[in-house]
Amino acid sequence: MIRKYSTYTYLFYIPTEPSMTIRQLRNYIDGRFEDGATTFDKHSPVDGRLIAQVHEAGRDQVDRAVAAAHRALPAWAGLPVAARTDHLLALADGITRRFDDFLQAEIGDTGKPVGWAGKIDIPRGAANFRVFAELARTLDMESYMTDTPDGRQALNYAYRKPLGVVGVISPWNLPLLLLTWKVAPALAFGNTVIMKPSEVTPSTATLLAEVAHEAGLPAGVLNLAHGFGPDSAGEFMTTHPDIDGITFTGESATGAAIMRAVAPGVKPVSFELGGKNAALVFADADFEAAVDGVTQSVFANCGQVCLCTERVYVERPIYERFVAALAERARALRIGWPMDPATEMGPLVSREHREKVLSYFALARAEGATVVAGGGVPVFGDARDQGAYVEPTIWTGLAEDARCIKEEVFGPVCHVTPFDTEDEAIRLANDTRYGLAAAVWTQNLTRGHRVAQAMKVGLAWVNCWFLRDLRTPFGGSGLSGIGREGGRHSLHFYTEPTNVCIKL
Ligand SMILES: NC(=O)c1ccc[n+]([C@@H]2O[C@H](COP(=O)([O-])OP(=O)(O)OC[C@H]3O[C@@H](n4cnc5c(N)ncnc54)[C@H](O)[C@@H]3O)[C@@H](O)[C@H]2O)c1
Ligand SMILES: O=C/C=C/C=C(\O)C(=O)O
Repeated sequence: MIRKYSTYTYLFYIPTEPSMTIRQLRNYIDGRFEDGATTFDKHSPVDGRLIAQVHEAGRDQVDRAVAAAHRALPAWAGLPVAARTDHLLALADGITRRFDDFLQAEIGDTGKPVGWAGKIDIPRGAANFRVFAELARTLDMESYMTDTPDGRQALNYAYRKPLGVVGVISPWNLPLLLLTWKVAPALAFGNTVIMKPSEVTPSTATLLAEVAHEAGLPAGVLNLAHGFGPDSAGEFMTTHPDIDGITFTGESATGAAIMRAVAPGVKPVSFELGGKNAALVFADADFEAAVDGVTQSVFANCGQVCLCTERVYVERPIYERFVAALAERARALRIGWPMDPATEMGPLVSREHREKVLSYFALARAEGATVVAGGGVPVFGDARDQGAYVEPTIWTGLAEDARCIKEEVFGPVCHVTPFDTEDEAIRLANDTRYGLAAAVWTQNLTRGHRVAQAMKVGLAWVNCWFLRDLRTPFGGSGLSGIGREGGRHSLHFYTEPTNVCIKL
């Protein structure tokens, strides 16, 4: 029996007995849903039960998807911008109309709390289409009036054409958000797309294909190929001679593999990769705001956000007090059923990923960490013990060259280190091969600007975290990625400019 009650605009289901429906997740090629030659299982990270069979696309199906995308490209790119972006608004409307289906699917795949999926993942899935539809309609065109030696002038302008057929390969942590963060601008700027969601979280990509089909998106414009990376749909795409560009979000090592795969074709890539993000807490910070903010930036989505904080540096006068306050918040986090509105942290995305996170819990001990909070696996005494839950964890006492300080864990864990001077804090935060995000907590805004600018990252927040304006450049440097997306930065990746110069 499922007990449900409605609160505000959402229906909350607190499962007392799991639904036994095992969904069939199929590919979407040239406007038709297709089985794969083989299927693979998707299990719930909450209680381990089988929740879907996923149809793996074969190489022939990826080939047909690419061919269909090429056939659809001229008409799609040739649509008036208003007509093309109307299709994006229809996709946004479809996601909104099927909000609960997307909510259930995303939570079923990831185990993330309904409070997070209902406020972040699904709304951003629709918002990404709306924002890029608006942008495509309003972006200016780069042009210059050029003085010429004969005293007259020339007009120079950058005429932008779509890249062509774009491969979108996305990760499992914010599945719908990060898929649509790439699909929306690719479509808005006239490209056609093959999307390859993570094998770990295939459900909302399948729903997106359903919404596209229901909305009458022309066949071949948006295609879906389920599968894995190596020797599966991911690699079939990155090595495909007729895919014109790859936009990828995922691990840095995978980014390197994809770079090698596209190299023979010298194709453009947009990479949003891993991170080992720092938070700097100065003694003059609003203490409670900093504790709240760092609690959120460390433990949100069970620490499975590329922007999450895994290194916290605290000015020494408040260090002990801050560690104690953060540990108290970690221990108080409500770890529970994803559909319970009171749940603040769900499980990790899979048992396999939990093994990786637990290996770092063990490594930290071996490297000499003091485990201030957590460090293990919660025991519920119910079906959740078959899931992938871990305790929110805080370490101190590690040397800055420890592997747990240098390597991305991608779980609900951070290490806290004291510092004495601003220069030391900046040096410590920047001592990483990653370069994605940082957060600075201080009430001295002159220092806030100065320290944020000194961070070798793509995104630096001051007295906030994960506050997003979708027009801003998003991405990182070093092991955290290549390029930026967001606003006009997406235009620059998903289009090729021709500079036209006309003598007047
Ligand atoms: N910078 C960002 O914006 C951002 C956002 C989210 C996640 N991430 C990073 O992603 C990682 C977690 O996601 P993940 O585990 O899904 O990443 P992952 O690299 O394991 O997989 C990402 C996607 O790539 C595919 N893939 C894997 N190997 C491939 C190959 N050789 N060729 C083609 N495709 C391949 C996977 O099937 C999946 O769809 C973390 O490192 C996190 O930091 C970064
Ligand atoms: O896990 C990484 C989160 C990425 C978030 C975005 O790309 C975004 O907010 O647009």
